[in-house]
Amino acid sequence: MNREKSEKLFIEAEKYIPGGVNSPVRAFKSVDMPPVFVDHGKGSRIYDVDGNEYTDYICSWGPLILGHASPVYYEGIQEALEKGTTFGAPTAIEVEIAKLITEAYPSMEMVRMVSSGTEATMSALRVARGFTGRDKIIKFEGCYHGHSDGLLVKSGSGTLTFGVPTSSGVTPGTAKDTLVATYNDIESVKALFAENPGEIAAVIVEPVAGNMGVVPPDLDFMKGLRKITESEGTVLIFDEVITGFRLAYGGAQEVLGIKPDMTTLGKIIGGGMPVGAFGGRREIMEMVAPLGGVYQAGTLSGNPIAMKMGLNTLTYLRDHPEVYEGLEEKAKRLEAGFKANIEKTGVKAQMVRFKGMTCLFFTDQPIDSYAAVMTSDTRAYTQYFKSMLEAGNFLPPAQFEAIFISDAHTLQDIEKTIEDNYQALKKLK
Ligand SMILES: Cc1ncc(COP(=O)(O)O)c(C=O)c1O
Ligand SMILES: N[C@H](C=O)CCC(=O)O
Repeated sequence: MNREKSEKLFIEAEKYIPGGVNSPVRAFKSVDMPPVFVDHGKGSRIYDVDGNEYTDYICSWGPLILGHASPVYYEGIQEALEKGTTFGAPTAIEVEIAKLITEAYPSMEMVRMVSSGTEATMSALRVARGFTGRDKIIKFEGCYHGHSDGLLVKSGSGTLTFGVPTSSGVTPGTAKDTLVATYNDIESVKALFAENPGEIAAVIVEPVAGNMGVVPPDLDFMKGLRKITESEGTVLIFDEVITGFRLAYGGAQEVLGIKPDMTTLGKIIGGGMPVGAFGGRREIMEMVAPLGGVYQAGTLSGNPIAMKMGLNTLTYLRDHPEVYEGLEEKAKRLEAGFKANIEKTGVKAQMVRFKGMTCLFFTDQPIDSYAAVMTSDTRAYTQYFKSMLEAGNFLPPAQFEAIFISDAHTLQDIEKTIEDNYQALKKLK
């Protein structure tokens, strides 16, 4: 494929923007090539500035559950724009979306809207600390919860890809309050509680890890987290920024049957606009200003245009449960096809799937932990990624990210990708 215009744009972008991108995962640095500059998208496809067409398996890193430019997102947007884009005062649609989210997530008795997943997790932790009067938190190695200081410790996503799991610029004073446990290992959590008695405000976890590739949770581990946090008076936070409204309408907590004290959401709830949310038990959320002493604010929080696009998306998902059946069916087909190809070609790889979330790892270690994920052959991923891109598949440009499928992907899209996967794996041999 000719990507001359993308290449030229990248050279120009690098002059003005660090690394030429506004979020590190967008740079194709880890796959050793300049990034593709996108012109537009429609349905399951994106089109780059050189006119190349790709089936998109990034879907903006999760938000676009209905695909690109779905008319569902835009319903009533023209009228909303004509009314005005922001007021810094409450609007009716904020009440509507709050009601809908609290109905979908019974654990969220109250919810506050913010503008990103990062804000949601950062704010949830502050509330948990205010509620418990404790300082320390536990997170899991390889889980990513956005880029607030205290959460950029042994983190996932781009921080793993670029080898900076603990970011520079995070002070030792901040990092010392972030204790790091091992995903799917309840003993590592118990040990931290034992070493820090009465000091842990919150445990924050991706209920299905999606930022070190996809690592499905062990149900006993998740139940163990619920049990220990309950007995220790610690706030259990499910970071459902990826999984919320994706695994099921009620997110991972519905699928796993576990009720956290607090939940963070993002991505899908904005219908493609910058939106996040945090919420939880009423007594915890009543700590938030102006009711309580935990300050949290935002000039553009609850922005009416973003709320409208989010509400359009969530209402559609509520009224069309078949979307989730379709996502799982396509993910299952992708899993079966990739697995057959791995067997046929003998490449050291494996396909992992949890509901509609999937990831192809270049390792034969069973994927149940961060340690297993880290045995992946990232050089093989790079070669694979390039072959897939040339064949018209837009995959995450890093091994440690999930593949996202949308309602707009067809089974034909999936079949073509399976055939391309076969050819790409064959070339690795
Ligand atoms: C689980 C999880 N939490 C939080 C975030 C942060 O969200 P945002 O990028 O919108 O700040 C992300 C993704 O970036 C995420 O995957
Ligand atoms: N893996 C990240 C979130 O889920 C990717 C988004 C980003 O950092 O730009």
